[in-house]
Formats: sequence, structure tokens, C-alpha cells
Amino acid sequence: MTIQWFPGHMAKARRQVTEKLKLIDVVIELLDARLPLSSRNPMIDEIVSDKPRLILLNKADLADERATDEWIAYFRKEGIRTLPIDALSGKGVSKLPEMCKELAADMLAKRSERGMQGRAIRIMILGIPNVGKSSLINRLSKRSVAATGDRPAVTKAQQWVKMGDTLELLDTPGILWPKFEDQMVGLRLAASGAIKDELIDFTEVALFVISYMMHYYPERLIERFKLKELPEDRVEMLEEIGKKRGCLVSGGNIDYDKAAEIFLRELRSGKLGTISVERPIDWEMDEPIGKPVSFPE
Ligand SMILES: Nc1nc2c(ncn2[C@@H]2O[C@H](COP(=O)(O)OP(=O)(O)OP(=O)(O)O)[C@@H](O)[C@H]2O)c(=O)[nH]1
Repeated sequence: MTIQWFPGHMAKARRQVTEKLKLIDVVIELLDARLPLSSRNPMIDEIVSDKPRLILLNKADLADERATDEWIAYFRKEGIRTLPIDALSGKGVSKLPEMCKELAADMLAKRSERGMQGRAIRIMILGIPNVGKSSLINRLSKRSVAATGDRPAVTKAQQWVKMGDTLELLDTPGILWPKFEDQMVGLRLAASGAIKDELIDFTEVALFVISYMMHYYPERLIERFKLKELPEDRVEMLEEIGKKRGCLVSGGNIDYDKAAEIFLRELRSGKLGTISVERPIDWEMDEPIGKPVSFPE
């Protein structure tokens, strides 16, 4: 599901999250391992404030392992513990309870100093649409002892999923918006399938991914599209893809949009291998790889 974000929606989303956060001891920030910063809410630090936080890089099964390691180091430098997971298969998820307990340790110590005991550590998942929040909640509830019903002290609609004796997870995640105003962020989100196809320009998105792959994964393009060598530029590459996939229109010209659509479909279904479309270094470049060129009219 893609939500169209407008200032009013953002304000509402923020209000809802802030309200729920009052009940929460540890925040799980869920990002897409293939595009961690582009799948991150731009106001997250302000929203979460000083609550203990953990970053999970979800869909790590689709990401490039080396890029994922770079991201783990990146977030570690920011002082946030980061774990790659795959919410669908559950890979990496078993480490979660222990990490949450460690993060909450200080808070628990303070609580017991004040003579407060007994309450479970409460956890909430925050993330943009389509990042895998529901998949993770489902996965964690399967592992749990039992899903508890409404508690008298808690707002009616909220349910807590028990995770062992000491942890409880809020069963409704907090939905936040990404940094849409950045063109490169939009292209990365579109490449990952996070934006409805009706809303994207296939050619523009495919040309971004092709540039990125020509830089980081040239051999995959050569192999997948059975080329002798890599073409000079991305438009030629898209043309080659069009030829190989039979996207021709009258006069022997290439139907670029069709070729782009097929290419993106192959990318998203994993036929081009595990690919990350963002690395920390991309954000240090004046001219990011795959930046759209505007042609003079
Ligand atoms: N390959 C892979 N796919 C995943 C993973 N986690 C989620 N998905 C897929 O990503 C899509 C979105 O997952 P959801 O769990 O619905 O995401 P969400 O964040 O709850 O989405 P919204 O309800 O739109 O906010 C689904 O098609 C999932 O099957 C993962 O770790 N690996």
C-alpha cells in the first residue's frame, strides 16, 4: 500500500506516533536494507527523542551483503545498534529480544531504584509504508507465548504481543513518511517497489538503476542480457535490454518505457541478483550515480 503523503497526513502520522510512544520503552526503527537512508523518516531523531532505539535493516535477503555491512558500520558510528534481518523467513529475528533487553537495561535499573518492578519492556516498530512492519510483527507474534488481549490500563485499540516473560510488542506499528522531496530518494524508493507503479516513470527509474548497476554490478548486466561488453551509457544499455526483450515499435525503434518496465520487473523479482541501490558513500557525492539528466527542450 502506498500512502500519498501531504503535510496534513504527516502531521497526523506524527501525532499518532508521538501519542503511542508515551507507552514505549524501546523503539525499533525498521529500514529497507537495500536503501536504508532513503527508507528513513527525515524527522526520526526528533520523533524518537531519547528513547532507546534499535535499527533493523529488513529485506536483507534482497540486499547486497557488502553494502549491508557498510550500513551497519555507518549506523554504529551514529551510535545506534543495527541488525540485518529478513522478516519473511525470520532470519536474524531471534537476536531481537536479547538486544531489546540490553537496550532497556539502564531504564530497568532506574525503575527498580525507584522501587518500580514488574512491568514488561514495551516495544514499538516504526517505519515507512511497505518496509515490512506487518511481516515483522507477524513473525514475532508467531514466536511469542501468546497474544494478550486488551489491558485495562491501555487504550482499547492497542494490543500487546508477549515476547517471552519480559517483553511486549505493540501490535500496531507506527507509520512514518520518507524524505520524498529528494529526487534520488524517490528514485530509490520507486526502484524497490515502495511506490505504486501508476505513480512512477518507468524509464526514469530504470535509467537510475541501470546507471547504478553499470557502476556497482556491471557483470550482472552483461550476464543477464547476454552482452559482449557494457554499452557506453545508460540509454544504450536500456536500448540493449529493449532489443533482447523484444520491445520494438514500428520502424525498428525501441519502446523504452516497455523495456524499462520489464527491466524493473526482473530487478524486483530478484533475477538480477541481490542488489542494494544505496551506499553511505552515495551521500558524499556532489553528482550522485544515476542522477537524472534533464534534456534541453
Ligand atoms: N524478500 C523479503 N520481502 C519482505 C520482507 N519483509 C517484508 N517483505 C515483503 O514486503 C512487502 C511489504 O511488507 P509488509 O509487512 O506488508 O510491510 P508494511 O511495512 O507493514 O507495509 P504497510 O502496511 O504498507 O505499512 C510484502 O510483499 C512482504 O512480503 C523480507 O524480509 N524479505
